[in-house]
Amino acid sequence: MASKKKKRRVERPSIHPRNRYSENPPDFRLLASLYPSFEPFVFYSRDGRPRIDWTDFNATRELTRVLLHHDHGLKWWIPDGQLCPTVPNRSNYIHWIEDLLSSEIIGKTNNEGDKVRGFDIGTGANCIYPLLGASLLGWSFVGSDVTNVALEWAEINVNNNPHISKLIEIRKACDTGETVLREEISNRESDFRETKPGLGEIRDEEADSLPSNSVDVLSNVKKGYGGQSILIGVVKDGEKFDFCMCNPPFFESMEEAGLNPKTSCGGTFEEMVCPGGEEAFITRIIEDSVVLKQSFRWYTSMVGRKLNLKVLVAKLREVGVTIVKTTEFVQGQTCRWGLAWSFVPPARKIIASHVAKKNNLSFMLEGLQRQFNAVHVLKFVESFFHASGASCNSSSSFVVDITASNDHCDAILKNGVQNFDETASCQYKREKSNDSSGTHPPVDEICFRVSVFEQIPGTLLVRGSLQHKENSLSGAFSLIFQWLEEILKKKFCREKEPMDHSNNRHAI
Ligand SMILES: C[S@@+](CC[C@H](N)C(=O)[O-])C[C@H]1O[C@@H](n2cnc3c(N)ncnc32)[C@H](O)[C@@H]1O
Repeated sequence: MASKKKKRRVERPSIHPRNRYSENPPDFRLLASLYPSFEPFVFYSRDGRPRIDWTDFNATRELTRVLLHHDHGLKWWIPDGQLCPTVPNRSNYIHWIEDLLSSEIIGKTNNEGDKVRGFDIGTGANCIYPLLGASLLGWSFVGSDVTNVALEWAEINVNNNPHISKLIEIRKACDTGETVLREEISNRESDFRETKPGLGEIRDEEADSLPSNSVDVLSNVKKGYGGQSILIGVVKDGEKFDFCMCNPPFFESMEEAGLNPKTSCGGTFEEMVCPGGEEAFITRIIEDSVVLKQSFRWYTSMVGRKLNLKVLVAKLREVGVTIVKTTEFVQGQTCRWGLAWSFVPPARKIIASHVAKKNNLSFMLEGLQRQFNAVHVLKFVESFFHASGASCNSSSSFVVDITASNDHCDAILKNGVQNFDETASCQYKREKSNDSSGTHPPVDEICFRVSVFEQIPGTLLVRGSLQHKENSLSGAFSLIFQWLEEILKKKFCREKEPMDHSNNRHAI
């Protein structure tokens, strides 16, 4: 039992299943036999396994070169000392974006059919994301950067691959962003004040079109990030993208960046460091997104510190995004997180039709914190729904029956937003019901039962059953239940043990 518990605590997310290296990691022996230039970097440990010295920049660069050639048909190189990407790690981010784009949780915005267009903020000399995204998935990209060496080498890497070169544009991020951003926000503020003499007169939809914290955004512009433009000033008027992505300069100083003793992936000052570190850099992306809104379907960034992830999620909640998603990337011994947000409204109809058919749902609460049991969980369920105005009837110590109106469903989902930071908002669509039998509750109410049972010590089974499925609000049931799962897990279960990577932080 004890060993089972231990296993659960150190459970880690795995490499993305579509990553070509998820089942077959790079075979150094094979690569050494095929590429004489790689062969000198491969040595064999006592158990006969082929290895490379990860602290040798030339070895890691040659590995990246042969992997991009062998597995992706790409010609690639970077000058000494530039940040050298590891191909399996970078592929995970591409596949996560692929998942976001195919998710139907938000609507579509791009008018160009199925063509996907992305923006890689800080593409680097290695230009790795556009090269991978274009060769794996046929996506087109704008890759931006600020340093001459990055811009020059990104261009070389693109031009050396004529089969995809038309898909990738390299663009300089010039130094105008702060001015433009400040002007843009001031204009929006003064427009707002001129046309809306009093806040009380704003209709909801009008208020929606403004950054909900435009004043805060303005006052924060001068703090933190003092670098060059990121999106505003670089994205052209009228341009639309399906997503942006970014592996930001993580650190505030080269000392903080340190050198990971276990790897040598290079990285110059400009690649690794920016004023305010990654928090300031990503905050600027958030501020830009508040202005650019639906010019991008998804805004995303890699985050190097879990603490920063929490801070950034909180910022996103303040600026009124439609949705926030996070993920954890497997990066060998190093943890990285993905953060995504959007201003595109939820695809209500699709969600409703997805979920309406599920009337019985269940999930396990594993790793229950020791002080809690089924009664605590059920009491919490009752108070959670009660707080949203729904009526709750607890007929036994294992079961609570909930009746919720349309307004209650709205409030429940809203409360969910405050309790859970993965998906910050989902809505459902009320569908027309043909039910006229009179034996069911009014069409604008749903009734469902939540029961909680102990399976084995430390593990509870939570079941939800919709009492009358033919109902205009039945689509909300699945959503509510998904939220409940996340909230209960967050409140009652032990967190997966965070790995300590403080001495292993390198922007690879
Ligand atoms: C950590 S590196 C990432 C390089 C590459 N994308 C990768 O994943 O290996 C960060 C990059 O951001 C660039 N950068 C810094 N400030 C920028 C800005 N305002 N706009 C665009 N790129 C910027 C740096 O020059 C550097 O190339």
